[in-house]
Amino acid sequence: MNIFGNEEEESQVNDTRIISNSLGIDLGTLNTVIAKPSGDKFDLYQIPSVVAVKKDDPSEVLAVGEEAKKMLGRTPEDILAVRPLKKGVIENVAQAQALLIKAMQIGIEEGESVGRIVIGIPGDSSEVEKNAAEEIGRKAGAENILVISEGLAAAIGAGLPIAEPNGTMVIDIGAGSTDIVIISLGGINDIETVRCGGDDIDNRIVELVAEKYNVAIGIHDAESAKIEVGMIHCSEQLENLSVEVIGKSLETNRPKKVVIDSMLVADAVEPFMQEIVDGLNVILERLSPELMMGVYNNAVAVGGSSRLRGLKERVFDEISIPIEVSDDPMTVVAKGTAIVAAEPLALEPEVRLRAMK
Ligand SMILES: Nc1ncnc2c1ncn2[C@@H]1O[C@H](COP(=O)(O)OP(=O)(O)OP(=O)(O)O)[C@@H](O)[C@H]1O
Repeated sequence: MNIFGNEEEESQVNDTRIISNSLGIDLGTLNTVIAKPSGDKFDLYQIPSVVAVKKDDPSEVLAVGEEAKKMLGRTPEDILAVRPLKKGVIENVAQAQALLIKAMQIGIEEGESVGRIVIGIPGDSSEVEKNAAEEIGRKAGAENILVISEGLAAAIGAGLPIAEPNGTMVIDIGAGSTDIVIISLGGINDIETVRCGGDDIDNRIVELVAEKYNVAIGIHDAESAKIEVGMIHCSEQLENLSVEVIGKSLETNRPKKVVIDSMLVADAVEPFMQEIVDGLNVILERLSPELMMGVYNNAVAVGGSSRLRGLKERVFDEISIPIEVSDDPMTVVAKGTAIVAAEPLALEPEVRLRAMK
């Protein structure tokens, strides 16, 4: 089968497959990012990780990406708009496959050959989860498929010196999960995954607003407020910003205006930040002294949630390691996978095995 589902094209794909038509895909909980190498740059595309399916047969996919996202919360009774990944993990194979096919259609024009496809998945994924990711890739038409850890991909995309023996650290805070990865000699030395991310913050904002104001707000409004005024408690005095949101009064069922400020968002982030700090402490406890200097000099935060103000200060307060926040935190994993896809030697076999640890 090829990505366009035509047998004639399939043989063409197999005969003429070239590495230049390769794609890197970050199959995320909230967003799927596609990076296609183009000279020394990348063409980048992003689609929401949402599919619309029939309620009575969730394997029957009706729409994918933007079109499906528009249906969230507004679908007729017989249609469901769902996310195929939960907390970074493929929850429904048929739906994830539909998402991947869409991603490949976006990155590779109809009739073009399919080169190597590299998919980033959370670093602590089980063998079963890795096999599922490979399987959906193959079923989507990519025979030359490689699954690598998102943390390693992020380090490659961020241009960190991954081949050095000194060690680097990547903290990837996404929508559904957070990976803390130590890399040295081109492979993963250690990894700790915390199964929470921006989605948990949004849910907690909704809960806090209900507790504080007796008002129910929508999850998307909570996310927008977080993006606009969000911060993390830290030793630095950061500006307390605020934004107005209209919700539904739980007393009167009427519209009611509430103010969400940075302090409320920081309170919502706190339990989740504690889990990240626990993860950092665990990984530092295991870190060999030989890698400490490299990690101290090369630590980077990626993923959309790394944009929260105060992250870098809070991490330093907690573990005395300075971190850089990537300036393209939401596309860096896809860029890293695209580099590996286009460059066959980006990961030598034994390094690749470790990358897939
Ligand atoms: N400026 C911002 N401030 C805070 N959070 C943000 C900001 N921009 C995006 N986010 C959050 O980042 C998350 C999306 O990040 P990203 O695209 O890296 O996740 P993902 O790859 O879909 O998830 P995962 O890696 O967990 O599978 C969402 O929770 C979003 O609300």
